[in-house]
Amino acid sequence: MTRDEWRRKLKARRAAVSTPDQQQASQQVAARITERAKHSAGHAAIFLSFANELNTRPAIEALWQLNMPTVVPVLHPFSKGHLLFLSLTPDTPLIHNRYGIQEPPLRADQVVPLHQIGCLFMPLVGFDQYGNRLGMGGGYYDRTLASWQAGRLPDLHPIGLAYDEQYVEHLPTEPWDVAIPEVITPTRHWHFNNQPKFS
Ligand SMILES: Nc1nc2c(c(=O)[nH]1)N(C=O)[C@@H](CNc1ccc(C(=O)N[C@@H](CCC(=O)O)C(=O)O)cc1)CN2
Ligand SMILES: Nc1ncnc2c1ncn2[C@@H]1O[C@H](COP(=O)(O)OP(=O)(O)OP(=O)(O)O)[C@@H](O)[C@H]1O
Repeated sequence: MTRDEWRRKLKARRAAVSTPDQQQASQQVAARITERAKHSAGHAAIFLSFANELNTRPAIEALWQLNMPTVVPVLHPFSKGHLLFLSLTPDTPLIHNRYGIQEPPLRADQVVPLHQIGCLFMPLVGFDQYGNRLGMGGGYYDRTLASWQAGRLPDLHPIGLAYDEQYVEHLPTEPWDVAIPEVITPTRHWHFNNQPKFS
């Protein structure tokens, strides 16, 4: 199957999760996220869910309860395909971006640079046994992870968030894909041995 065929198949699988299962999954993942975030310094980067993504609201509220500084992605206003990360507090207003995803309005004083982020919790459509990640197809997180992969963000910990149903044994990859070291699902915390090594 091609990447587009996998994307379609896995989106359909995600859309088929029942409402009670969605609610249970978002609570289970929230507990795993806070547990993981406690062990990393820096801001926790997460995302505001849309469509049939695993609901990150319970996790965001749990991070706030623990007073952990939290940021979410905002589409870069002119650097196409790139993300900025902006602070999110209970008082942050939200607008919809061009994909209909909620984001804070752009404000320079709210931007948090990647070197201040510890855990980077990322959306995904699918992941495999090597930590390969299939996203929505915009390449946004691949671009974000390029400097991490090059060794320039040693304190960043990329972690995918997904339903268990988004696992497949083997996904086709492209040269720009960045495999991720961890994925959290409602029932598991996966660790993959794919970290680039630098001497
Ligand atoms: N919640 C969330 N925020 C996120 C991402 C994400 O995957 N999830 N992104 C991760 O990169 C970035 C946005 N990336 C996106 C890339 C493509 C499409 C997209 O193609 N949308 C289609 C409709 C989607 C569908 O049919 O399911 C469209 O606009 O027509 C959406 C978001 C940044 N923020
Ligand atoms: N580091 C990069 N530099 C330049 N272009 C890139 C980079 N990473 C990805 N791209 C481009 O982005 C496009 C989409 O990539 P891909 O299909 O892997 O997205 P994705 O990982 O599914 O999406 P996302 O990361 O937004 O969730 C590709 O056409 C690719 O050329």
